[in-house]
Amino acid sequence: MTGDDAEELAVEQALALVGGRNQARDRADGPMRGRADDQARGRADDRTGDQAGDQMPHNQNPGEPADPHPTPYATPSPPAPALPWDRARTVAARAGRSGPLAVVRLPLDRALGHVLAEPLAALTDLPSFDTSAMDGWAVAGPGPWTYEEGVSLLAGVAESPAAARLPDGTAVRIATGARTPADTTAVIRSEHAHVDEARGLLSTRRPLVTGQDIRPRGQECRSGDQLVPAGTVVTPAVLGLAAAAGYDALPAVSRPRVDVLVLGDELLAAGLPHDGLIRDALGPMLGPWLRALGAEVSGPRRLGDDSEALREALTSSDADVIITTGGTASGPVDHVHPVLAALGAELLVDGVAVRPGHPMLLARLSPDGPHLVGLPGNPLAAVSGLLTLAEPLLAGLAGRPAQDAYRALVHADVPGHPHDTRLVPVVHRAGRAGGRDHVAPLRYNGPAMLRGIAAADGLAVVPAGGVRSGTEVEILDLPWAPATPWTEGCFT
Ligand SMILES: Nc1nc2c(c(=O)[nH]1)N[C@H]1C(S)=C(S)[C@@H](COP(=O)(O)OP(=O)(O)OC[C@H]3O[C@@H](n4cnc5c(N)ncnc54)[C@H](O)[C@@H]3O)O[C@H]1N2
Ligand code: MOO
Repeated sequence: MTGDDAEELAVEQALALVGGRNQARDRADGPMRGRADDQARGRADDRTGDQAGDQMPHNQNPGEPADPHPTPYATPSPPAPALPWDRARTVAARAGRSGPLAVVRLPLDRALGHVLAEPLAALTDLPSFDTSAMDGWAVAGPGPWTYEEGVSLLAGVAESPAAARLPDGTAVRIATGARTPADTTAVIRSEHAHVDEARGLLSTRRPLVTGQDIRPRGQECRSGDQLVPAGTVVTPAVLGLAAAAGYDALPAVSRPRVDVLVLGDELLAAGLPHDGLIRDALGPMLGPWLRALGAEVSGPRRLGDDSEALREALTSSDADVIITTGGTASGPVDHVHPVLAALGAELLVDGVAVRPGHPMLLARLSPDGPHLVGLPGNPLAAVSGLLTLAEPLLAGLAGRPAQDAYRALVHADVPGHPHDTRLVPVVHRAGRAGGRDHVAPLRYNGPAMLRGIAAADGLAVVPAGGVRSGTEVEILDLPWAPATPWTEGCFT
């Protein structure tokens, strides 16, 4: 175990202590959200690297983009408290929706995963003609029916005289998908038909219902009907529907372009950690994660702790969103705030009351310029920032709604931070033996750890003070498949 890990576990224990005390008191007094006793809170704050979070030298936190007098960096003012977690998500979502959507027409084979910029209106009736649903016989009027030997109506075969009309008392062989002749009463499936070849007569073994096994023109939609609304993500099924409805290309919202800038002189791009240097865990993680959120991602670019390189990268970027990692706090080489200040950026969110990840920030470099999401360097804190700020921002820019947190039962007591929201990696589990489906919190959820989140399929949003086993918490899903078999090793 590294020193960091030991420290994180100490943090967990301190948090658990606070939670435990709360629980003990709350069992007598009521809900777990109650104030932790001062002594416990003080100690937890020291150990959690809560680092007296409220005293962190934040710049001001001007609030929402809609604010008519946004406060630029340069204006001195007292530090503002960190934004509540759900409010930060709302601000980020609003920032993403603040401009017009960039719309492109994409051929079907390039549209997968994009968001529809307009409703998908049918360009044709579906089906576009009355169609046989079965292989068998098209018949007109009551039976038995005469038929012409050797004549068949096939799918996709251009009009034949036999398809034109079907006089009463006659039948014609027909294949699934073929156009039914005008005046067809019904289709008889081949297995329900009796053919008397000697007499040249067809009869049915089942009662005949008018219209049976005919798909009438327009059964699924009429030309112009809205098939799916704007904002729908183009899935393989939507591609199929669009093709069926006559589309060769789709009006789609351009994917937001994201530059990823990884800060930190201590980071290695390959090999084993050595001499105080560590592997960059965020560069390899963020690109695929952001792509899963619908972005087009370049990089990562590793800039070290070089304020001039950061400034140059920010001013030369033509991306819609720049994501930085590390350098958000107030250490000697934490350059994000000073560089944003020098550029006159507008801070939309400067610190969020969430653990891990509280130094995360959202800024706009200029009124028409890119947004910047500053993710803290601790890897799980970066994930927290990704889901709190980047996900709703990108959803807005891509024209889709931000992920809705939903509620699920949690299967264990989850200690809370004394006054901030906690995001805790969880895995969904099916209820066994009549039990209900629930989520189980995972261990190794310290700010510097990725072991828990790597086994998770969601993050539980744990309110200040924690929650007891059996209560409901909000869940944010991670954009990939359920947990792997070795998840068990991470359970608390
Ligand atoms: N005086 C205070 N110090 C700190 C506070 C605070 O409130 N007051 N908050 C702490 C918290 S919480 C966090 S989170 C970090 C955020 O710091 P930065 O965003 O400036 O990140 P760094 O200092 O650059 O790095 C923090 C930590 O993470 C490691 N790291 C950075 N990048 C990566 C990467 N790409 N892959 C893996 N690990 C990475 C880095 O080596 C550090 O260990 O600030 C605290 N300090
Ligand atoms: O706890 Mo920090 O907030 O690791 O991100």
